[in-house]
Amino acid sequence: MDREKEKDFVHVPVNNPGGPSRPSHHSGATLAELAEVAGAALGPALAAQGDLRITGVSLDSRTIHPGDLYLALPGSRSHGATFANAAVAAGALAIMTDESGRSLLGDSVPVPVLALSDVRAVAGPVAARVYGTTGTGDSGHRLELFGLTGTNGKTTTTYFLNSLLRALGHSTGLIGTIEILAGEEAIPSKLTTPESTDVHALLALMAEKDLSAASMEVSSHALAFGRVDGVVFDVAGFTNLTQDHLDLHGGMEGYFDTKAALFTPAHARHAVITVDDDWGRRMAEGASVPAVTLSTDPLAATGSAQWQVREVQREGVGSRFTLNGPAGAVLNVHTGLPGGFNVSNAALALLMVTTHLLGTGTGTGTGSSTDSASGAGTTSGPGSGVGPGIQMLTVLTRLQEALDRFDPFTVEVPGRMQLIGTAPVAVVDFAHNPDALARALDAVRPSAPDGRLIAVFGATGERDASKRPIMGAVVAQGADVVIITDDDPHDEDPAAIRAGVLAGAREADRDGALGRVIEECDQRATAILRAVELARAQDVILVAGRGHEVYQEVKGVNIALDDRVELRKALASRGFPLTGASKIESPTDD
Ligand SMILES: CC(=O)N[C@H]1[C@@H](OP(=O)(O)OP(=O)(O)OC[C@H]2O[C@@H](n3ccc(=O)[nH]c3=O)[C@H](O)[C@@H]2O)O[C@H](CO)[C@@H](O)[C@@H]1O[C@H](C)C(=O)N[C@@H](C)C(=O)N[C@H](CCC(=O)O)C(=O)O
Ligand SMILES: Nc1ncnc2c1ncn2[C@@H]1O[C@H](COP(=O)(O)OP(=O)(O)OP(=O)(O)O)[C@@H](O)[C@H]1O
Repeated sequence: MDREKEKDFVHVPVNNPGGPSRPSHHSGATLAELAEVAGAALGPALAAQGDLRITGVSLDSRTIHPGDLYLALPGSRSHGATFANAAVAAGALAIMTDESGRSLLGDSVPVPVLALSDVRAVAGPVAARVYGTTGTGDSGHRLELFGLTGTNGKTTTTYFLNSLLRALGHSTGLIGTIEILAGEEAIPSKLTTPESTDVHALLALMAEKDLSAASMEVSSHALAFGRVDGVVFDVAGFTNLTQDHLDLHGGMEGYFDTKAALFTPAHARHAVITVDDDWGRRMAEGASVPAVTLSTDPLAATGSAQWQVREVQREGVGSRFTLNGPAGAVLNVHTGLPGGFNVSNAALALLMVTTHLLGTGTGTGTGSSTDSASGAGTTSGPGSGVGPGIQMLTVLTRLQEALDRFDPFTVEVPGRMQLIGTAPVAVVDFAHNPDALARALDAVRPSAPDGRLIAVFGATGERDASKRPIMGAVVAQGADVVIITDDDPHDEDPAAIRAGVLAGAREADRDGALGRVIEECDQRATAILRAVELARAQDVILVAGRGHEVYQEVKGVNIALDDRVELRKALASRGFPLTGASKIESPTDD
């Protein structure tokens, strides 16, 4: 790196802690009430403290607020009890922990300590009680809740849901990988699904802000670690299941079983399940809540799905299609985002809202559900007082109007197929594994006969090294110009990572078999500039792998780097046309 460039870099510690926002007006609960929720006895020694009023809860000492309960959990690196004094210093009024935590604490803390067998198992219900999020909050206000799970597409589909709900007049919240939105307030996100203590605080904050609906990503980690305990979604959606996180789940069956927990009465009133493959079909068959099925692949055998995507046509970089349902129901849908997978994501978001509107009869009501809810061929909602066909028609008309008027699926999802330039088409995407790269390349293939596809990407350090040559080969097969650069090297030597990727690309293009231009460039910003230098108006540039990320992690230091900002700067420097930058979070200096 040259010295001139180095001074622009911002150095901040990795894993900078900080908790999400809390509601400011809620009554909390007494220690006795929380002990009851947790199934713990206060005992004679603590009986006098039963009236202690607890106004918040956290399982991280670094996010404790005065008046909180601290949940001291065992972890992979340390036991939370180790941080009890820090929690008390920050204002914790009481601690719940397990027996080993109590042993670690001894008599060292000056606040009541309750010991349970499994603190994580009660964290969700305890937080729900503290923040009043069990069904109806303190204010009697209730959010309509949509939850998304699946290997790919969660983030995009929650943004689509958020956009459609706003088009229907809702004030909305969103919880996911990129950011947390509570109405107009944007809150940084550390996890795809926050810990249950934060989830309930956020839902209470959203209710306090009078929001009427929220969409949320539910990762498999979230289900495995009880992060959505005490949360029941009005509609839970399933995108797909492909290989991922097998280190946590032990295999695909374990991964599937974990995801399946979302489609039970503990977490959902209705389900909408994409059944494009066997995993989806199994998920729908096993769901123990009313489940609506969706087929999004018009070329596959779609006969049994209740709702089906048909007539997909490419329009510009996006697509137009119809969503066809029971009793001749049809919605005409458009998404301006590239790729067949965004047709799937848009169809799922739309069907989740359709299901909710049909299931509750009004779409603004109580979230009550029946087996006759949408899509199973029956079109009436409980207590709607109108005939089946009429209710379906009313809902479809309302939805079609919102689709036509607001085009809600043409929304910028930060770092997901995000269009930065138009000629050349220049896209930033989060694809960071072989499958996603292949799909992303396919999605942005140039339409001009002489258009070339220029790809900039790299592989992450300290992660599955075997996928590096595969990623190189996939990109060499799918792109005309391959520029291999760095992703997050972490503690690994970046040159060795690039060499792994390069070997796969060169092998795929051995003796020039594919006629590719293959280049290596160590600085990512320079690699992006190089792609733009090579591009002509009819070409497409895909910068893949980092999406919305604004820091590159090198040896424990986060270095400011945003692909969208770099691409934008590079395009501007060559006089190429840009799209608006409304959703680019990092400040641009152009
Ligand atoms: C591997 C994993 O899941 N780790 C989780 C685990 O951390 P740990 O067992 O390592 O905790 P630890 O450092 O030993 O600390 C033990 C306890 O002390 C607490 N503590 C620790 C330090 C301190 O100063 N004060 C304090 O109170 C911790 O909050 C913890 O409860 O317990 C923590 C809190 O209970 C979690 O936040 C943490 O998630 C980490 C941050 C994480 O990155 N998880 C990832 C893998 C994850 O959940 N990813 C999914 C999405 C995956 C995807 O789809 O790509 C997600 O939903 O984001
Ligand atoms: N329905 C889908 N099926 C397959 N791939 C998809 C789908 N939607 C998006 N993708 C691809 O996967 C990448 C990640 O998409 P998205 O962030 O929406 O999914 P996610 O489930 O939230 O993933 P992550 O948890 O890694 O953020 C996108 O950049 C795109 O390349």
